[in-house]
Amino acid sequence: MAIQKKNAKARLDKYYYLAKEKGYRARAAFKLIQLNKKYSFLQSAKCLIDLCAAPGSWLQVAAEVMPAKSLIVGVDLAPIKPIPKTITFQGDITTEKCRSTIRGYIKTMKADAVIHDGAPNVGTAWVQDAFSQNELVLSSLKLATEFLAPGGVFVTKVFRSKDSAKLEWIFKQLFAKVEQTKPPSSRNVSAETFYVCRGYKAPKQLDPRFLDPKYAFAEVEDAAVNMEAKVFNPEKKKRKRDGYEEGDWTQFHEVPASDFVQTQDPIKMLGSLNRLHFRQEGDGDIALAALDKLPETTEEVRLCCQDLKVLGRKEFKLLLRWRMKARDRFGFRQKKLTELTGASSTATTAAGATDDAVAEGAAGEEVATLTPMSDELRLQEEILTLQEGQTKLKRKERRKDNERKQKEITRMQMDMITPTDVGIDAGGAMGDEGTFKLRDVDKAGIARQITRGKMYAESEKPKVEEEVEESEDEDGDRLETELDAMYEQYQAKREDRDTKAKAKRIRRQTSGKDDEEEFEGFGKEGEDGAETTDGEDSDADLIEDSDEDMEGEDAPTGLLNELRSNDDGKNGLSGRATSFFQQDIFNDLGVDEEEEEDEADLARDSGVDVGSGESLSPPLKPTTAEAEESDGFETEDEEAPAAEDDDDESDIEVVRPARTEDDEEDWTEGTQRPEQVEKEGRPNIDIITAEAMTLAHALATGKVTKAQLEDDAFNTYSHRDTDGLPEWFLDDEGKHSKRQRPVTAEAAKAIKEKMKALNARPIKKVREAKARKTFRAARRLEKLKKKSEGLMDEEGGVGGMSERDKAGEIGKLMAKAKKTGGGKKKGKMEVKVVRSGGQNKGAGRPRGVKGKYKMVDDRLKKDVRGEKRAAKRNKKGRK
Ligand SMILES: C[S@@+](CC[C@H](N)C(=O)[O-])C[C@H]1O[C@@H](n2cnc3c(N)ncnc32)[C@H](O)[C@@H]1O
Repeated sequence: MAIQKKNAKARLDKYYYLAKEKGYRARAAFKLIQLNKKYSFLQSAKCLIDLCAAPGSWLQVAAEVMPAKSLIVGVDLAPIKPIPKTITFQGDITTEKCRSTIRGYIKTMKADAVIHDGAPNVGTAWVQDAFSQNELVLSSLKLATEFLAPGGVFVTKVFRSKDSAKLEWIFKQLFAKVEQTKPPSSRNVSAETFYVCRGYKAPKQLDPRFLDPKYAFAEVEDAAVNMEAKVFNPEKKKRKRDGYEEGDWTQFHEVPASDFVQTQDPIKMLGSLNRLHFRQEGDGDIALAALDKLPETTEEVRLCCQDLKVLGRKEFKLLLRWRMKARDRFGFRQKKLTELTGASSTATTAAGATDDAVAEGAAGEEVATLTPMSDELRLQEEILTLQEGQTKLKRKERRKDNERKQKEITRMQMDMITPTDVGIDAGGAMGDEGTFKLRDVDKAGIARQITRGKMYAESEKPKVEEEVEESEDEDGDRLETELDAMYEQYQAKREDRDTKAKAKRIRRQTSGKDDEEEFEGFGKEGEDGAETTDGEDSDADLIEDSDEDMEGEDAPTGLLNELRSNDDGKNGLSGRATSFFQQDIFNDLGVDEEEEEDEADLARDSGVDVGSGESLSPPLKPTTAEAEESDGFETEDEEAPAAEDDDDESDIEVVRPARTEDDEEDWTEGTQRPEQVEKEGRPNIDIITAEAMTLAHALATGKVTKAQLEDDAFNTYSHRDTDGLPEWFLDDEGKHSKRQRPVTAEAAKAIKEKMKALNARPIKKVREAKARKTFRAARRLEKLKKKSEGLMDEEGGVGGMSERDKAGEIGKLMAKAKKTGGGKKKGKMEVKVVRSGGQNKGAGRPRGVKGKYKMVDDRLKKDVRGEKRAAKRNKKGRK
């Protein structure tokens, strides 16, 4: 039971939650959404039949995506709650009644799509389930053949089994294009797969046995193997799942090469044999000897004949050409040609065929029997193939382009390309003709954004790509956007319910901001290390300067100019080296705080206003407050100073690489964040996870050093390429793709002890209650003290209190205080005893009685009293 519950929970994945959020009745909705995203069959459909539609999530999707006023009919064994814009009814798709009901609804119309997601409600044995499922598929196909329009689409779920190949064969006879797919929302553990069959051939007549499970599954078994496909796509090897033929133990087949030359079906031979040999057995073989001596029988041909199973397309062609030449030599082709004069015109080449093998077909010799297909359908099929090829090509190009750009941006961000490379001597993508041609950047007016170092280029570029993508793959994008929006809504709702999720989001946003600040690729920084917020001024200056310096078209502007000026070199360094040392990482080095202070003092002494930014050598880093005050300077990450303090004063250094989800989790579960832990100037680190404790142990015992820890922090997960990935995906992935940190037995034990101690502590509520109690007791004592002091001070004498009376009074007060000492004890609820009978006869509360009451009858009362009296008497008698 427990296991079942656990599994049930594991099944509630993101699609389940998304379906809930979006209001779909089942997570299956996403299967149809994803199938439609890939094959786009719903957008243009005017009439759709959903077989096995309950509870109706596919119907919901169809109603959303299909054009308004489309006809959507859904049927299932189970009742389906009404769905707007759809017609639903209860029925068994294997029955005639269901067929006629559908006919009644769609009248003379033809359906553009028939979709089927049926699963038999059995759940006995897997084999039986799969068989029933296949039967159901055949039933749905039967309905599809009746209701589908020519060129229509049939989508069905099939459980992978030994019969699924047979089903596929049947689909291929009826549809121009058949594809098997498994949408991402279909669980990997499930054997279900989907067939999308497009271009319904609409044959005029169909043998009913074709769709009869009894015949269909048996007949296809012996279907001819497509040797042509086997020969021309030799790399597609299929496993032999049906077992081997009786007696064929070695599975090795060879024939004399002369047989191959003489055969009418060379392709079949090449597909089924292992070797063609030139061995002369017995009295010898004249044909084989002649063939062996032919000049066309080259070493290469012999080598190919050795092992047909390892040959590729090229080698098969070579053998076929060799065979043709040999046949020419032996006069076979001449003979055939004369025999078949006139007949060749009927066997005109199979449309569009270019291969040599088919060219042979033109000679009337070996024509592969193809399923007859109307011109229109063939055209349709060709268009489909062409369209698909084109889309694939475009997608590939786009992906390559994006990857290249992304790499360049990443390299820029990581300062792997120095500004010099970009601006002056870089060629290719960065050069004059490249994506990052600086002159264009300046013309486009975004130079100042780039010089500010915010890497706006990253968001600008994809925008252009997005536009292109939008027009090409609008539906896909829309779906992605919708999913993202849905996920955001879901997150927002979750945050409302769960404050932890909210805190996580805020932290992520903050860290996102940090990241942005961290990647200051080309930041034009103020000389004191703070970033210039008022970038306009500086940029404007840059552009103006360049205008003055350079004239004419070729004059580099803005960014170019600045980079060149950087190139001049300082402190005797080359331009390249200067650029390199201008990176943020070197900002902290070289000048320590003392030096800074000295220099500031020097500046002050010399009468220069340090704060105005005109100092000789201003401090490299202003304090946060200073940075905030100084006009025109943006504050660095406010957390930074706290983190630095940590570095200085604690042994346990908090390493802060680019934060990953992993780290976020660690912060929540393990150590506290550095900015929260300052207590009396010292880090107040509470280690509560075994991982953190292991790390702390290792650091304390010197097993690892800070530097190693830093190195370690940059791992596979720290710089993952997450651009363009939807947030829900990242969230989901973040839960699992994290680094497994080692845990030692001692650390685990230490944490266990710590937790034990923590658990032993009373909870806050109890502690508070105890404190309140003590406080009240103290107050009472104070009162008592005051009263007794008053009594003691009272004058004795006539009419006054004697010392004895005073002592008595104080004693009474003490007793009273003692009585009330335990707090206000709730007086025992009084239970009223009511005599039954009389006006209190019958059930219900007796009149005039409030609160708890007990009904007693006279007899019982007397009996109880009698018992008590008897007990008393007995007691006395014993004494
Ligand atoms: C996986 S559910 C379909 C889910 C549906 N596509 C959706 O999106 O909500 C499978 C359905 O097949 C139905 N089914 C099984 N055998 C059937 C039959 N012979 N005729 C009609 N429906 C059948 C079951 O009642 C079940 O509701």
